[in-house]
Amino acid sequence: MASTLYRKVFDQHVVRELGEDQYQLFIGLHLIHEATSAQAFAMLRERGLQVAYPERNVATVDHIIPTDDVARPFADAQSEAMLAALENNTASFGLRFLSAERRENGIVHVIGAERGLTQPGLTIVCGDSHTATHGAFGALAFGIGTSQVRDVLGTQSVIVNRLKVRRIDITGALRPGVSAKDVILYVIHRLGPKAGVGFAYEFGGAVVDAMSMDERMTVCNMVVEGGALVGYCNPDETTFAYLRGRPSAPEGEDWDRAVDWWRSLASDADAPYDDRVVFDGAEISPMVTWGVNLGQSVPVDGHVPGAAADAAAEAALADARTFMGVTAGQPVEGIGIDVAFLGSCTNGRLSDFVEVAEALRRSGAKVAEGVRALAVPGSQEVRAQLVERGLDKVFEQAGFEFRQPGCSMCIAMNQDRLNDGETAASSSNRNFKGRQGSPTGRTLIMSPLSVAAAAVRGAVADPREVFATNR
Ligand SMILES: CC(C)[C@H](C(=O)O)[C@@H](O)C(=O)O
Ligand code: SF4
Repeated sequence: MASTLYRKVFDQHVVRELGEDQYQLFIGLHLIHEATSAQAFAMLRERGLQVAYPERNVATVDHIIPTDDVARPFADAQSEAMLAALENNTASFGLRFLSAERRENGIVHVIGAERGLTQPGLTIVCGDSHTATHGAFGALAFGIGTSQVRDVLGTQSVIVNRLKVRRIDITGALRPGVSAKDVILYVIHRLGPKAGVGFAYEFGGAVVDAMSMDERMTVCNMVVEGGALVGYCNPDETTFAYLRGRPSAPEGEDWDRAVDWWRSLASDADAPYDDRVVFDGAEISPMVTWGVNLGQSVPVDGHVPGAAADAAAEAALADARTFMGVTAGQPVEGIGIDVAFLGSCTNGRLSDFVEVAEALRRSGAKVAEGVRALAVPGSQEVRAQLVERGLDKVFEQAGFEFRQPGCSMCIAMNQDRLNDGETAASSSNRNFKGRQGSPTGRTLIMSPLSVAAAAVRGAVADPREVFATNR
């Protein structure tokens, strides 16, 4: 019977049916970071349990790690304690820990792929909502809560409901200067930030087929901002080419067998979907959020909205405008910024920085006076490759601080934070009130190229004009 990748991978991992559409699902790979694991390890200890499948658990440090001085102990005592707890937990339970000392660390959703840990057909979980990122490879990947982290540590399985599947086709081709980030911002804008509740989003169509793995990860990363727990793309030649030769990828005959199996997992052409939507790639412009959720976005040449469908929606818009200090009808282009942040698990990958570095180098543009600009690579690997290409210098000469890897100002659990009342142009994924460290800080979410354009102008700007893009 024709089926979706979601259904095929799900069914292959069911350990037990528990009734009421609940299933115990075996987990192929559990990723761990310091922000959501300490309590789970404590609960495991309380029950006197061991980790059931240590080799299927991999940890890193990302949320709290400083991006300037990483010497231990950290200046911030709480951060130091959180990392020490993770070191202790991984050592005493015998788990692999990708440490900063060995320069193996990075944002959990960046390192999984670059090490080849993330593979098609795997069930992947992490105590982190952006685990959906790994779905770009045709894995069934989703975020879990801390008590589920405990369950996975103790049993390598977790109890879940089956999701419905919404197929989202992006047809045709993107226009020059429009990126994967703009695609997912557009999808969330069109469907709304809650439309994905109860769904897995399957992405396809010519635009997605033509995307690199980095771009597919950007798209899948943000499904959670559209309400969906899972996002994925079907594995194809792009997926296999990316994985081949990565440290944890299969080799030799195992590789050939794996590719055959991965191919078989892709959704069948006549697979049944619970819902389908089609968007024309040519309709998508560079997008900018102007408000306090990810649905509150407009094309860069658009205006802050004034009217809404009903009184409640109208009130929500008014509240967002007040918080953001903007007025109805104001063009988003020209909204002033104080900080430019390049990085995060959405857009902290090599291709994101290379694209921006090339635009900066070609144009010779510099960060505007008074703007604090941070370039924070998603991992040590991304950073090393940028340094090897000499692109760290390009960022520095343009006026960016080129930092050590981590989540950084995406969430401000380290020292990288907005000051009160500051506005950031950010390549990250969340813009709720206070997200970047100050309760009165404001976040404008956009693509890396748009962040660079804003850094250069000191205000929201169209990257196609600032960098005369003809990609
Ligand atoms: C800290 C963690 C639980 C959180 C998440 O689940 O996503 C964080 O990564 C975020 O982006 O808000
Ligand atoms: S980069 Fe941001 S969104 Fe991604 S895991 Fe870190 S805090 Fe969460």
